[in-house]
Amino acid sequence: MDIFDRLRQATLADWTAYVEHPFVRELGAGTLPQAAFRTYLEQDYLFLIQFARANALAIYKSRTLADMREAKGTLGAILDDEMHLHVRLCARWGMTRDDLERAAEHPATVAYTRFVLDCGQSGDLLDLNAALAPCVIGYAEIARALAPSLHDDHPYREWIADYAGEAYQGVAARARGHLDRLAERYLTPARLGQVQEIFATACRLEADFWQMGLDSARRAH
Ligand SMILES: Cc1ncc(C[n+]2csc(CCO)c2C)c(N)n1
Repeated sequence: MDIFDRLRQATLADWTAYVEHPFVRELGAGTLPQAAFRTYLEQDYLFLIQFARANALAIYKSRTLADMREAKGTLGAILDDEMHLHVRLCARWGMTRDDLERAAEHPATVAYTRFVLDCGQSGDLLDLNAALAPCVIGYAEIARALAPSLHDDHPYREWIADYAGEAYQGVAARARGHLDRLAERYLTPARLGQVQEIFATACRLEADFWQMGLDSARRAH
């Protein structure tokens, strides 16, 4: 069992509420209201900007070149791949880059991203990566679970296919391996409870992020 499995086991209720959130189920079934997906995409643009900062912080918090390269890899993936993909996906859903730039951060976006940044600022690289893990590894698991239900005219096909694709699955597997090596170096029995709490909180904030999308669609009707 690697550290990720141990953290998931210890926080299973929070983990499950995140990866099996009604937003995820409806996304997979193709029944998610479009307004919910649009709000999610808009806020995710703002989320990704802060997530890039969190990975820049991980470079700063690194004490070895190898750790710096890991964080640089994720930062590059966000700046060079994920962000472009995201803007293209938003364009297909009728949102321009200007629309995205003008959007205000929702409290759920602020809460999640600043929590992650604070874990990194007040803690070490293990704390920061424990806060990042539900995001990076969770999306890979969610998309893999949804991929079998894909069909040609599925409305959320691109989103699912991107995260279920080999490139992203590789990014997540790498992040998982890195988290395990960080735990070998930094995790002590005395720290385990705190690291679990960080992981669990990040899962709850991911679930709140999904809920924000659903709530916006409810308001729109
Ligand atoms: C709320 C939210 N949580 C997780 C992700 C997924 N994600 C963000 S950055 C990154 C790694 C770099 O490619 C991944 C997988 C997201 N987009 N939005």
